[in-house]
Amino acid sequence: MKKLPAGILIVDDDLDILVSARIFLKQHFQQVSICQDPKELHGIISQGETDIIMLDMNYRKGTNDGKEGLYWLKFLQETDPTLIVVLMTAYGDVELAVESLKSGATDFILKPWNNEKLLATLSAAWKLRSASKKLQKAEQVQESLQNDLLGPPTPLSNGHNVAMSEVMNTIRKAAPTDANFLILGENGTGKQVTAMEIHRLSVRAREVFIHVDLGALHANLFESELFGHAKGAFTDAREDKPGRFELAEGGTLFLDEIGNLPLHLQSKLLHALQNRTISRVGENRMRQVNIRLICATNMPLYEMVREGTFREDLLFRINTVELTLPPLRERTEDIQALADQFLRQFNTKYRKTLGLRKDARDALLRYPWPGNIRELQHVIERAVIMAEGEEIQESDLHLSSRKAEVPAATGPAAAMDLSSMEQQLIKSALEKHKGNISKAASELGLTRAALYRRMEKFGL
Ligand SMILES: Nc1ncnc2c1ncn2[C@@H]1O[C@H](COP(=O)(O)OP(=O)(O)OP(=O)(O)O)[C@@H](O)[C@H]1O
Repeated sequence: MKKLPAGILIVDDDLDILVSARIFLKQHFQQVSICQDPKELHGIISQGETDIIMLDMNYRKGTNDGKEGLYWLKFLQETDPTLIVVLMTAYGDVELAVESLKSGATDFILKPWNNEKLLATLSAAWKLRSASKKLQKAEQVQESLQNDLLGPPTPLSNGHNVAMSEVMNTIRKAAPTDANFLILGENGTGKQVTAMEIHRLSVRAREVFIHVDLGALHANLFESELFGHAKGAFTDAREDKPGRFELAEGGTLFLDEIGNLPLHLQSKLLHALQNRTISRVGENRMRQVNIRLICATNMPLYEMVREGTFREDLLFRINTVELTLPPLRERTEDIQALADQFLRQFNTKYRKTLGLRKDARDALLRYPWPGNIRELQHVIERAVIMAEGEEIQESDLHLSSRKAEVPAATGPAAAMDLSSMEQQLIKSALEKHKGNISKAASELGLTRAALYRRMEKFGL
């Protein structure tokens, strides 16, 4: 029979017991060690090879109250709470057994034992130990993936722009509470980065941050993606699947582009938020959920409420704290700092040491940035790649060609008809790149999903 890959340590003052237990257990477990004096426990377990400890309850001659065993059990729990401890005693004292189980022992075995029973007890203990090891590993992997996903924190504000300072102030106050956040702002203004910052500053920071882009999902998939589905609920539902609500359990759920949620799912979402329960598609059972909700959109939700395309009661559920991120053209005082930050980032990425010449800096301030921070980031990245001298100059930014595509006015007047400007920009970029979505999206400083959404919106 294959030996189980467990490290067993037997602790007893009786050498005969130690030796006979070791001979038997060696046939079934990869590593079996013995210890006659529990004072040596610390040294042995610090070697990290022990999974399960069989611990005697009494060590001094004439004592049978089990106090020593309970003392060492407590010591082991404090030293390494993941260790599995099976207590043993020659006396069938039920009260002591109950007390030791309450104190954290996994099981209890009476001496003299029956070998089959001992093997069954230790095999069960090993199953428990390996499950908890796997869980520990999965938690470590999750934490590291989460850190990779969130990346290093992005400083949202450098304190120059008043509107952004107010946003930061609100975040600092409300992020540690469990209040729902609604983040409004044009594309590329940093809504996702802001949501991550709220998560980082919350009590859920060590839990998951789950992002659902409702703008990039096909409308048919919304419900099962959010709430999960039962096997057989629809043709492709080959197995039970939890939705993002369940995956975000204990953490933060970020619903991006909430304005795209169809009305019938708005009521299901409202129900979930009011009752803190969800049901998977094709299932009647209600499941409890514990999430912090952050929503974001660039759509005019209040207007949509007036038009009847967004539920007012849902809006008031999700906007406990509302943030409006200013467009970049209204935070010109931050453009230099952001550009310098991106320059450092892309100089490092492309192993360059480029500077930014004054004419280029001035051009950055004059440009209206319809694609906001994301567009600035793309412009600097492309300039770093393409620039030939030691400094990036105005012509490396190619802003005039972008501007030429912007119809009519720039500056504040542009904001008055942002929608037609956006439509025109998208059309031109698509024509220029002969319908190549990736290239057009890159030029516009949008993600492919964001471009698709806009094309759908404008019927392009
Ligand atoms: N304060 C900031 N500092 C540095 N980079 C930023 C900042 N805010 C946003 N960015 C960068 O700008 C880009 C767009 O940000 P983000 O995705 O958060 O915007 P968004 O408003 O969610 O966009 P969309 O509406 O298109 O989804 C990202 O690459 C992000 O890293």
